[in-house]
Amino acid sequence: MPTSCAASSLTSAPYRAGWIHYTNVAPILDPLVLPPTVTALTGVPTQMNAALLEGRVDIANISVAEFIRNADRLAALPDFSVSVLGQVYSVNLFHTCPLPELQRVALTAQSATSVALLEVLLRGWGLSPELVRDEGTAQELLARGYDGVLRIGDSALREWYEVVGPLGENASMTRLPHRDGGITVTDLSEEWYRLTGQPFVFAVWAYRKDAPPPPELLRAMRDARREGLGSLGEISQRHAAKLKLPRRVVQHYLWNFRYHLEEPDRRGLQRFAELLRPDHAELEWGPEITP
Ligand SMILES: C=C(O[C@@H]1C=C(C(=O)O)C=C[C@H]1O)C(=O)O
Repeated sequence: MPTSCAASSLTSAPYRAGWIHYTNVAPILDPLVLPPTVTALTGVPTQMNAALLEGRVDIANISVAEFIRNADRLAALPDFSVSVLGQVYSVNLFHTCPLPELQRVALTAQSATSVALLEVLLRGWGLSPELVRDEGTAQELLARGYDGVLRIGDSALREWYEVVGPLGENASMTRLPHRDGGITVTDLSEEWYRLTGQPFVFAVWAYRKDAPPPPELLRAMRDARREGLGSLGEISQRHAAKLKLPRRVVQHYLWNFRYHLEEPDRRGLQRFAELLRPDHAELEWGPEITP
């Protein structure tokens, strides 16, 4: 629990955080007790990306694609990420025809990274369907005439379960059918793994280089993550009720993430940066702060 509150920081402006509050960051954000020197607001990835880049917040868990594109002015915490090796379950292309036949794909306006990942994958597959920003559930958008729909976050997880569920008590989450009722779900992180054999990093905690985070915030975040990963059962229970999904599905979803930006994650991220923007500025990690 953070207690530090130096007299000097009480008189200065608060440090401002912006959190993407999808369920996949619940193990870090739910137990987080913000130090009194820090304020926070929440939103979807594209909102938090803009808030950081426009200077309305000082740190945010942003889309890694924006971190790469703005590597000249952003640095990232060296030990925090939302990464996955293989299936992620919540970054999904829902489609009604085989991938090579895709004509028109709707892209959620909430995402930067997953849109960029889809573009990289399409290029790799030699496909170039029309890509249109449009909002709605996968079912709604498919009914409106798109033959592919990219969805992310909690709603993508729920819509994935609508396609593959209900699952028996002992069903393996890693060997699920990806197709039902004429809809196929292609998991983009799984496709990245097929292509590269590497983890995919969706988000990092980035800050503007002129506004590094105070050590008390890092301490609070590390405490929160330790506590959250130690109580995944309770966190999953709470979010399963909100998402109206079985608890074991949410628990598997959460323990499948890699939250520490370890060496394999960084290598995957570097690979993605080269594919996304070969001329990107060098990615910069904040110093290993040991509060
Ligand atoms: C895995 C996910 O990652 C998110 C996807 C993002 C994006 O596509 O821009 C941004 C932040 C991540 O937390 C997800 O929300 O499903």
